[in-house]
Amino acid sequence: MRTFDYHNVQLLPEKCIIKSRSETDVSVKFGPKTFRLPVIPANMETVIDENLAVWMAEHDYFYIMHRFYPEKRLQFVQNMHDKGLFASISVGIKDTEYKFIDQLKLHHAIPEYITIDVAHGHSDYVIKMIKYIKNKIPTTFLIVGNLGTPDAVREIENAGADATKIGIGPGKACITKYKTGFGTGGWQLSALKWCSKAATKPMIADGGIRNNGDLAKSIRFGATMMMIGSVFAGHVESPGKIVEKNGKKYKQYWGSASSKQKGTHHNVEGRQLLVPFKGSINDTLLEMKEDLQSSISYAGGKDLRALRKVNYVLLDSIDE
Ligand SMILES: NC(=O)C1=CN([C@@H]2O[C@H](COP(=O)(O)OP(=O)(O)OC[C@H]3O[C@@H](n4cnc5c(N)ncnc54)[C@H](OP(=O)(O)O)[C@@H]3O)[C@@H](O)[C@H]2O)C=CC1
Ligand SMILES: Nc1nc2c(ncn2[C@@H]2O[C@H](COP(=O)(O)O)[C@@H](O)[C@H]2O)c(=O)[nH]1
Repeated sequence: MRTFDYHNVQLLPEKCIIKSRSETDVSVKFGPKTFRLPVIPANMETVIDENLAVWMAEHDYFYIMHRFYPEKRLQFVQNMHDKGLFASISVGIKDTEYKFIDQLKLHHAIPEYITIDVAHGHSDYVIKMIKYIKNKIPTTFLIVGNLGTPDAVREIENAGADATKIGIGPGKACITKYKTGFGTGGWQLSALKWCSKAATKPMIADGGIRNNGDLAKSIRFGATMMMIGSVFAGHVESPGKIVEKNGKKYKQYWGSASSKQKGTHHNVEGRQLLVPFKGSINDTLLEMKEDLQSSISYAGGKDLRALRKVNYVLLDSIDE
């Protein structure tokens, strides 16, 4: 299979049919709601917290809260609902998580969205959790990841997932490919294309997005939404303090499977790094919107669907 990634694909323009980019619509329907942009801050401790989740929901952006303070999740769902906002949380697959699903049901705190978030989502134990959630709280829109093959997408969709999340190892804080030899790191975009052959439900492209143009490329190869970690980390609203180094400002960004997150040196597949401090996330979202509007214009359409059909070229070598 010829593989490629974000850096060696270029989309080809079609005739423009709009007078202004402001005419284009970058909104996306995902599950029960429609959102202003097809992007999601990664469900990582250095990317999203309760305050940012509230801000995102209030401004009609999608978010997925991380699962690293499991005891706070029930209260989080209740707080969001008390504010009239949607709740979107993550769960794992350990035995205690079944009790947590029972708790949600018992308290009538049914999140609009749940994401099963494990490194290797193509697993009997993930399928068991999908069936449990779908049986107990069937109205929740269930996202399942992470996957990297069409077989996985087919089996996880058939088990009951409403959407899948694609990407094993392409993330900036990821060391999975070095530690295990497995994954989609280095060919994430073509893995997405490959998975799209099996997908009948929405896919989230997760990991490896570095530039706003990568959003259009992800949609071209089958994604409905894009999950973004390092690019969304480092903002005023991002969790964590500003760190100064050699006169420059940064914030910390660490992998969810890093020793920092896990508190142990066992089964580490992530690292910790500093990302430049970037100002307000609102400005980044606005720039993403404008760039995506330009992408739609180049695609010769008026909304995100236009990006699905454009031609593309694969570059042999790139000058960067
Ligand atoms: N997108 C990606 O490429 C990756 C993402 N991550 C992120 O790191 C976080 C922690 O993930 P994860 O380690 O799955 O979480 P957990 O340890 O909470 O859950 C994984 C469960 O599956 C078992 N397991 C079996 N095989 C594997 C495997 N190959 N990798 C991991 N677990 C396995 C684990 O048991 P045991 O520990 O005893 O083996 C554990 O019970 C998540 O947020 C995840 O999204 C992590 C790595 C890659
Ligand atoms: N292999 C690992 N992947 C991880 C880890 N922590 C998070 N992630 C994945 O990365 C993306 C974000 O990628 P980015 O390129 O946008 O920064 C995130 O959504 C996870 O899927 C980890 O420790 N190891």
